[in-house]
Amino acid sequence: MIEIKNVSKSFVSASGGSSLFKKGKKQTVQAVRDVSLHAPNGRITGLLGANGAGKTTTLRMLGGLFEPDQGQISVDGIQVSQAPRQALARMGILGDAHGLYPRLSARENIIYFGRLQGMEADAANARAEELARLLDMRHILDRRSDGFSQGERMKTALARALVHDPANIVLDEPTNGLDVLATRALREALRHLRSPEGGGKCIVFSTHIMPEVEQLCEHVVVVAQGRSVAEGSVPELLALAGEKHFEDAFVKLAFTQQQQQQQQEVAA
Ligand SMILES: Nc1ncnc2c1ncn2[C@@H]1O[C@H](COP(=O)(O)OP(=O)(O)OP(=O)(O)O)[C@@H](O)[C@H]1O
Repeated sequence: MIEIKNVSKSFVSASGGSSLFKKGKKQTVQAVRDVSLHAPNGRITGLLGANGAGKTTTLRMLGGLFEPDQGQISVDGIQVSQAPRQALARMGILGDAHGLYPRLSARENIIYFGRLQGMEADAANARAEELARLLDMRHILDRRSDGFSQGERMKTALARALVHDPANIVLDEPTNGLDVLATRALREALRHLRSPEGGGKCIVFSTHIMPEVEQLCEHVVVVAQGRSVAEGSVPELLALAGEKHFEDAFVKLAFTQQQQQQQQEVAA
């Protein structure tokens, strides 16, 4: 189970200078203002937001890459800020950069991660075989990963993230760049992992793709400008927005709030 409570995060970055050789002033970017999410086991929870809404930053905080300025994140009751290693051991994370070792085969990439997670080599190898069946990647298991297609890289990175059979699975825009068949295969794999036969995993994934959310998620958290602005099942969000089509509901829920917020900031 993953619990994110009222997290915020800002970054300080240099703005562009007026000329190539002049340094710009520092600028504060408020990437996440107030995001909350409750993701129980046996459910696929979607974090849905437009570009720059704060999805990746939220998931990076969940993965312990940096601490939130405010708010708390726990995984199976373990606070990520207090015990990051224990929390990380309970998660399989597929980030936006897949970062495979190009000289290693898919199998070796998966086993290497298993060893890092404290698995015996034989157990990690058996798990690589099992995941290769689940993700339909047996034909690439013993190929070196340089030269892999986008879909093959994604599958290998996902298998690597799942090697230690984590109870919680976190995916940042997992279908980016995948074709229709690879997307379907991923969807099927996630449904299986969420089901009692697949272990009743807690799955959280971020996306900006509406059909993906409609087909896969029992619960959706809509994020706009760094805030979680609405949540519920797809039918609940449709009812909340008073719309028939999910895209219209999303635009209404995400951008009406955004306009109101901008008006308030101008007035303040
Ligand atoms: N390290 C950083 N330094 C400065 N600004 C950052 C940093 N990381 C994220 N941001 C800014 O924070 C905001 C949210 O970014 P984030 O990547 O979390 O959004 P996102 O919802 O994942 O977007 P996308 O769908 O485009 O990937 C953006 O304006 C981004 O430019």
